[in-house]
Amino acid sequence: MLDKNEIKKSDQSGKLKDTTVSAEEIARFDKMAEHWWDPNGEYKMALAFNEARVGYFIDNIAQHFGRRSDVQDCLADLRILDLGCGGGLVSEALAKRGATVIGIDASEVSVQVAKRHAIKSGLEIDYRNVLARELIAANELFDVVINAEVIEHVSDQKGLVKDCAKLTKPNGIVVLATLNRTIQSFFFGIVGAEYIMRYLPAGTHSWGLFVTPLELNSWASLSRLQLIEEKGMNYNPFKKAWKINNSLKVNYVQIYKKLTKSI
Ligand SMILES: C[S@@+](CC[C@H](N)C(=O)[O-])C[C@H]1O[C@@H](n2cnc3c(N)ncnc32)[C@H](O)[C@@H]1O
Repeated sequence: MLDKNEIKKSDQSGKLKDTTVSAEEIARFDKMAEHWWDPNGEYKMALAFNEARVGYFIDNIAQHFGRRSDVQDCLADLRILDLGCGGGLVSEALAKRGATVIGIDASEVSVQVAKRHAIKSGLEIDYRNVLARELIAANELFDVVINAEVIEHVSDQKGLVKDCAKLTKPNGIVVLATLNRTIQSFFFGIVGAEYIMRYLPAGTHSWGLFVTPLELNSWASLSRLQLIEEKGMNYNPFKKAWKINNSLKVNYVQIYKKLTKSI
């Protein structure tokens, strides 16, 4: 289990042992963690959002490994890392389709919530309160690494992308989902979602930490990741549903193939 004081101390001294983790952000996620699965709680929008994005993740993962996503167990035998798993929204959806899922998160409370919920769902998921560096040190490798809505919460974003690549087997895939740094993401992603519609707790996002698709792609390329495809997501408030689309202006997902072993 992670030592919170260690994170805090190294954060304050500016000599982060792991620059991908911010003590302030993790404290906020710890505080909100009990709401991950609450359909009427602070993260209620995340549940609808999750439905649309995991469908897209599963289609792409299945296709990449030559499987049909309309087959229930299409992810069987694939070892998937959900890096920054939160309450396990993505992890559970993948486990239901047969994947062997390891979910890691810097927020200890989120990991506890995720573990409890997996038991309720009757799913076996290996949740751990560790950082990516521990898996790298243990030479762990995955067929798929998913990093969903985490990059916009860390300061060393390039370092996090590099960690994702290091943890992926050659020819495996990395799924990166985040928010673009545009005028639209400021108005829809922050002002609208957090302060007007209250879809997310106020203060969830800092616009300055949003990442453009080009930036993400340049960091990924440095880690020998090749872009396979990218899509955006938008919300229809009348249908109360999220949809995958071609606009990368607010939320978007990039899917990469790991080219070689050495980075
Ligand atoms: C917005 S939540 C996304 C949760 C989940 N991926 C999802 O989409 O439902 C961001 C999560 O990333 C975690 N996190 C932030 N920095 C991290 C790091 N360096 N390593 C592991 N987890 C991290 C937070 O604790 C939080 O649970």
